[in-house]
Amino acid sequence: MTQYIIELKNICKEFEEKKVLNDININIKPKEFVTLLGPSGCGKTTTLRIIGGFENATSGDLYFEGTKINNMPPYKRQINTVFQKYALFPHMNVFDNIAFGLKIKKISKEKIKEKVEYMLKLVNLEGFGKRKISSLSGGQQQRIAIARALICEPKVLLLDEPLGALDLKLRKEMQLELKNMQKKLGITFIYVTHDQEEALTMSDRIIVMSEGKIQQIGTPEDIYNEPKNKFVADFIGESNIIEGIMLSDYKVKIENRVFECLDKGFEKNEEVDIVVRPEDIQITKPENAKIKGVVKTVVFKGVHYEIVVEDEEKVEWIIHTIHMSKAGEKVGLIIEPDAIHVMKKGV
Ligand SMILES: Nc1ncnc2c1ncn2[C@@H]1O[C@H](COP(=O)(O)OP(=O)(O)OP(=O)(O)O)[C@@H](O)[C@H]1O
Repeated sequence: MTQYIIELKNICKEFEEKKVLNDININIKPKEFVTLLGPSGCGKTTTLRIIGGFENATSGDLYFEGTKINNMPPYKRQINTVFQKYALFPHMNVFDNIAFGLKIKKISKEKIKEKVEYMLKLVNLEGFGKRKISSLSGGQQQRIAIARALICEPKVLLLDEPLGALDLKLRKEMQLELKNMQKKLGITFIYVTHDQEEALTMSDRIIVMSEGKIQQIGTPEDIYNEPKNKFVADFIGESNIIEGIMLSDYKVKIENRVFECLDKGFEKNEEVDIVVRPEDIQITKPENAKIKGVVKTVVFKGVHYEIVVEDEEKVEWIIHTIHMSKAGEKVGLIIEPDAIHVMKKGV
């Protein structure tokens, strides 16, 4: 018996001879919240549609609890989907929309009523049963779509940018609600988004994709703190990404200066990419630091200032700090060894 609920093995997909998925391998455990994250067109939705059975892979295999389900029709899979467009039935009220899947299964009226009421409670819409779909806000409609997808108790729920149409505040509220719901029900969620913050907030694991390939799979902390390459570092959060040369273990050269770092295992003099997060650079007086530079711009971002400093070697550093500076001010920068993360080039 496999420990995985969903396994994708060497999945490739071509549309009109254009390869949109290239050797995708993913293992998902029961009750996991896994997010497919990447820019538009990278193949997230296609991957989800293959899992849901709405699309067939050109090659490779899909397993559900250890059984190959490549050719199983969607309705036979214990997998349900929530799309960005709610796809509710406008002529039915809320109750009938949620009850739809159960009515098809010819379940008794009392049981249906009990289950719909449980679902309405779960999505925080108790008492909304008789309301028309058109009288609901976008957020409420999406809650109904989620209730409808969950009522038949699928083992896996696929969610394709389900919060994409909502405003930022509501989206943040719904992110937490969805996460709580997933924990409470113990259902595996596979979630698609291009929003890195959403992925970091909600997921147990994130799968970062670009151009039909997986770039990295890991926990939000792994992906943020240990990005595998320049693409992941750039896509997840704001970063300083600089080229350098790994002189030896724990020593990296950036534009004529040698920095201590915690990385090892590179070839001697290997060309590398280096990422330093803006919140990991400290600003001090020029005389207190090895790196000296001049503040070029200061932008207030609400919780911090974003400052750009050009150092003596013409390297520009983006820095997030709560301390105010002025353009033209001479400053020193402190970058501790654990703030420097060295990555292989072109992985
Ligand atoms: N039915 C189709 N026929 C032809 N090409 C398609 C089809 N569906 C998707 N594609 C192409 O496959 C690629 C991947 O698309 P997909 O929708 O999976 O990306 P995505 O990462 O989900 O993007 P988005 O965030 O914009 O939805 C794109 O280049 C897209 O144009």
